[in-house]
Amino acid sequence: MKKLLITGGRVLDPKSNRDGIFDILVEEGKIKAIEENIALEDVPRIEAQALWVMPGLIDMHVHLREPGFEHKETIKSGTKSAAAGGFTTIACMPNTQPVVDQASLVEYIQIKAQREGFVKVRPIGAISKGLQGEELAPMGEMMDAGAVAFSDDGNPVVSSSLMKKALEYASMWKAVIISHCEEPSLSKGGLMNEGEMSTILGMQGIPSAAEEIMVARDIALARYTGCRVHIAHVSTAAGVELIRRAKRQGVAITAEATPHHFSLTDRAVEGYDADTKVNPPLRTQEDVEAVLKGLQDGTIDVIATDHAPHHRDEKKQEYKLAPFGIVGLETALPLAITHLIRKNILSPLQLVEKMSLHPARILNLSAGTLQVGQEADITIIDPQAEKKIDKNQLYSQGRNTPFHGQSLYGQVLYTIVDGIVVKNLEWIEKGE
Ligand SMILES: NC(=O)N[C@@H](CC(=O)O)C(=O)O
Ligand SMILES: [Zn+2]
Repeated sequence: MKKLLITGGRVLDPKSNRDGIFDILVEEGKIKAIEENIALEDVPRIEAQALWVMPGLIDMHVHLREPGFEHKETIKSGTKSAAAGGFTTIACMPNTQPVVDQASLVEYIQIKAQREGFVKVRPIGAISKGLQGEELAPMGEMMDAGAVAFSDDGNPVVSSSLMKKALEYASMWKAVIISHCEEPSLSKGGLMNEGEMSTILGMQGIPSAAEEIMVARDIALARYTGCRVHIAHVSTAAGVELIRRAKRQGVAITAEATPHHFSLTDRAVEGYDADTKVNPPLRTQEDVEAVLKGLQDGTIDVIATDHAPHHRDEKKQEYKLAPFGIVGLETALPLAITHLIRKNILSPLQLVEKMSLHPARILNLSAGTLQVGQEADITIIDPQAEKKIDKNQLYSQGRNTPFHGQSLYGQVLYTIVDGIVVKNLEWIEKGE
């Protein structure tokens, strides 16, 4: 009987509204007890005084790149990066080669992840065959094979009629559609946010209206069908405001924001560093403030990384040619602690809601909480520890982070999946 005792940590569990000092006993991969004092000798122990003990973080927007783009990331390297970042479950997007648009590929990813993965992987199936936006992919059979949601992420679903059908089908399995909101006739050819900065830098812009229009359309479709839609990586003040209003009116809509969209503006593009090139693009100060407000007032339910690794040779190209994307798994928690907790935008319990409980709810996963009987997926962090981000020391194969050299607060010390410590202090000591 494998046991693990976590003592004296600040246990944060929004589902049971628990925020206090407790001991947690793990046995056989499950949480066996949460009590003020568990006296047990001869049990492996983690002393968690001054640390936060949270339900394992869940990232519902990750690009693992396998199959097809293993030079960017593999299931192995991506899940190792996730473990390093405190994530115990990640949902991966289907824009691989081949596209995950049928049951066999959903199965393939899960088998590969079970064999080589450090954390749990839940595949997201494509909405349309080959992400072509023309014909619906077989959602039912992908659901049966283990898909947890559907998305054409990377591409918008341009046809409103296809999107309406997708919402109706997905709702038959109570699955959510995750929408990449971008009106392509406006965004096409754009490299960064359209505005003062793009004019100064002489680069073609992506107007915020490209996002706003698609968010508005998806709200209309969710309202009309009564089906659930989740807005990926909302980045604009207008997008946040539309979601806020729709929620007030009872539309079944949820939304996520990425750490880069709540912590950087388009000023970061000034040096033409392609690691700042991302879709949707980094926006203005006003947009960042709106995203922060949206996180604070509950308009934005989830923090998701949109971890989008690319090979360094691809990102080394000039801004115009480099692909869109930022790696996020290992910087998400420090960015959240630094920009949200230390600035009192969110309470610790609200942070855990957005990084664990809410993504679990949206994807219908029985995770995201620390309660007796629950699978022991646990993340332990030191919220005070300060660390400099070094892109050359990431576990991800991707090096494309605009946060290189930044000193951030909050360090993940242990990541525990089904009671097994998959990341521990040795990683840190070895500098592995
Ligand atoms: N976010 C990005 O800039 N890129 C993502 C696709 C996406 O999430 O839209 C990718 O797959 O590289
Ligand atoms: Zn996207």
